[in-house]
Amino acid sequence: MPVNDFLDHIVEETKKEDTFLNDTNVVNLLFGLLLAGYESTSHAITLVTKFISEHPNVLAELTKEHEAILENRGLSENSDITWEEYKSMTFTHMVINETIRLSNMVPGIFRKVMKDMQINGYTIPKGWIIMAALPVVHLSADKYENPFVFNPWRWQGKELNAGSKTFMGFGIGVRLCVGAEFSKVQIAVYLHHLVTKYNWSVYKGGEIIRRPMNTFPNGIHIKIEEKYQ
Ligand code: HEM
Repeated sequence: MPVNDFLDHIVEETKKEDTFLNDTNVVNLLFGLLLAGYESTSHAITLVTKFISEHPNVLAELTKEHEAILENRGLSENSDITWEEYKSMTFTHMVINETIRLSNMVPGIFRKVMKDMQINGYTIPKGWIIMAALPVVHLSADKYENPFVFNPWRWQGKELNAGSKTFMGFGIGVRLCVGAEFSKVQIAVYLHHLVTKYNWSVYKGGEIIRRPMNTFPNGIHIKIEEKYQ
């Protein structure tokens, strides 16, 4: 049987002697592929589309940033985006962070308590698993002015690529999301093509339900046409 995709590789791997891939690990890997690897980025792309459709000033600023990239390229407009161009997309990264902050697509992260801890008069015993509820931080008026407003400019001059005590959308510390940069590249490339090549508008859907991840019960429907036909 030819080995083509991820599942084929896993099946082949399970047949080997002394493989680490027992049934539990296979299920975990497939769960990771579908949820962490696919659902996350596709949800982020849907969310960012919704937010920028509702904020024409953000869309205008994004379009400015990406059209400047095309103008400065000096190559064919159709050549691929370079790593340097990707890294220069400061406003785009601000939009991505703001999307992750406001949507709280990952509502919590888990940690094991390594030693007894005292917090606000409570003892959290060693060995317990705790969940840090990220919206409590990301939507706190103490940490973010008008926290429920989608405002990418709030990220101006701030760290955009690492977790911090006030932003844990991709986690924090040694367990920081391994796919963070990968998903940001995908979102940035999507936005680049969306704003430079197409006129588009949302005409249906966009409502969000949390259970506990964000879902779009009615999808989000956009009308789209090429800008320069
Ligand atoms: C917008 C997209 C994404 C968001 C918001 C996101 C968010 C997160 C968060 C909050 C964590 C927990 C980190 C922690 O406990 O400190 C995490 C972990 C993880 N993510 Fe993502 N993620 C995204 C995309 C991806 C993608 C595309 C992949 C794979 C290609 C991925 C793979 C993982 C893995 C394997 C972990 C576990 C890391 C570990 O425990 O060491 N994620 N992610």
